[in-house]
Amino acid sequence: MNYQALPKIDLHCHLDGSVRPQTIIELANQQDVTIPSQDINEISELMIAPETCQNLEEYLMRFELPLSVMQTEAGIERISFELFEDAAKENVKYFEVRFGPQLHQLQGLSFDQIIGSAVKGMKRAEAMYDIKGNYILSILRTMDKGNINQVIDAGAAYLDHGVVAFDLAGAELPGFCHEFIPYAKYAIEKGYRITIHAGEQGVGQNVFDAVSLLGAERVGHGIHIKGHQEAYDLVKEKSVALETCPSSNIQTKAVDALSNHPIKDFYKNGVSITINTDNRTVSNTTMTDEVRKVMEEFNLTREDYFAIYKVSVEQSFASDAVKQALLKFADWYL
Ligand SMILES: O=c1[nH]cnc2c1ncn2[C@H]1C[C@H](O)[C@@H](CO)O1
Ligand SMILES: [Zn+2]
Repeated sequence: MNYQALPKIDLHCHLDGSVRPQTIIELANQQDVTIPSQDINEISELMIAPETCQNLEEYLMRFELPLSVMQTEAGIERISFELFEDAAKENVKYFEVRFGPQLHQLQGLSFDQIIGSAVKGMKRAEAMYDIKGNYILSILRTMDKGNINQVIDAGAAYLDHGVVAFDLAGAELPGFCHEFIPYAKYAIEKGYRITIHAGEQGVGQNVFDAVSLLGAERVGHGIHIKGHQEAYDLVKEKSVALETCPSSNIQTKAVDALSNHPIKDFYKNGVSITINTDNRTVSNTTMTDEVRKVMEEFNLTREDYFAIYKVSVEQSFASDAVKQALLKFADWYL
């Protein structure tokens, strides 16, 4: 099968985990930021998380270098444009990208400048390529909570103009959802859709909480509903989509091997699953690679692929018009 040619949808990809290594070098030189090397291979090596990662925390250490050149409007705009360009070139037709505005304030940018720059880069790519997109704003669970509502307020000006949803990301502790109830509520009141990283590091209860306490319509990863019956049943009953990211899950040791990933069992048992990249550079992957890996490992057919594609369309935070256009791609191919 020509995986590159298949129309694809990526609903879970982090901007700061998906920066071209060459761009890091060029932006660092333009911005006078000191980086450990000018050699593309060495920079790539520092950005890609190794298979020997022990856990999510070690994986998350790979974001420091890209974030160092994502503190200016021009830097954020360029990186956003390039990510959408890369995705368009591999036939991603709809792309939801997320990032944490709180991580881009080191040189004094306002949340409006940060979010506006990301949206601007996306719009530039949308005008040049056959791709549509939206941004999801991720709040870092481990950071100070004092400015969360400011992020929500700044992003609200872009709702329906490039921003669609609220997310919680970063290291996952058991029971984290309880602390974020007022913020999720505030985001919903403002008009945001909700997706939450949960059940990535062994805690199925977090998925149950993300849905029941925070109003999550989708869950980032969610693989540990396996072994937590209540979370499993709730996800199924409410058709909450799991944004699975197979390569990332192996690197963070959420699963020990692709063959043990529960994605196929979920799919066969009627849980809504989607296939996504998480971090194109840190996980050294593309949508083409993720789709290929899952289809080959689990012997999925073309019909299976498009069934999953249609779940991604339905569960996306795109407008109805964009969803209709995305469904047409599936009709052409089937
Ligand atoms: O897979 C992930 N789980 C939890 N947090 C993550 C993952 N990938 C990236 N992040 C964090 C690190 C980034 O700096 C942040 C915003 O994109 O989100
Ligand atoms: Zn993620």
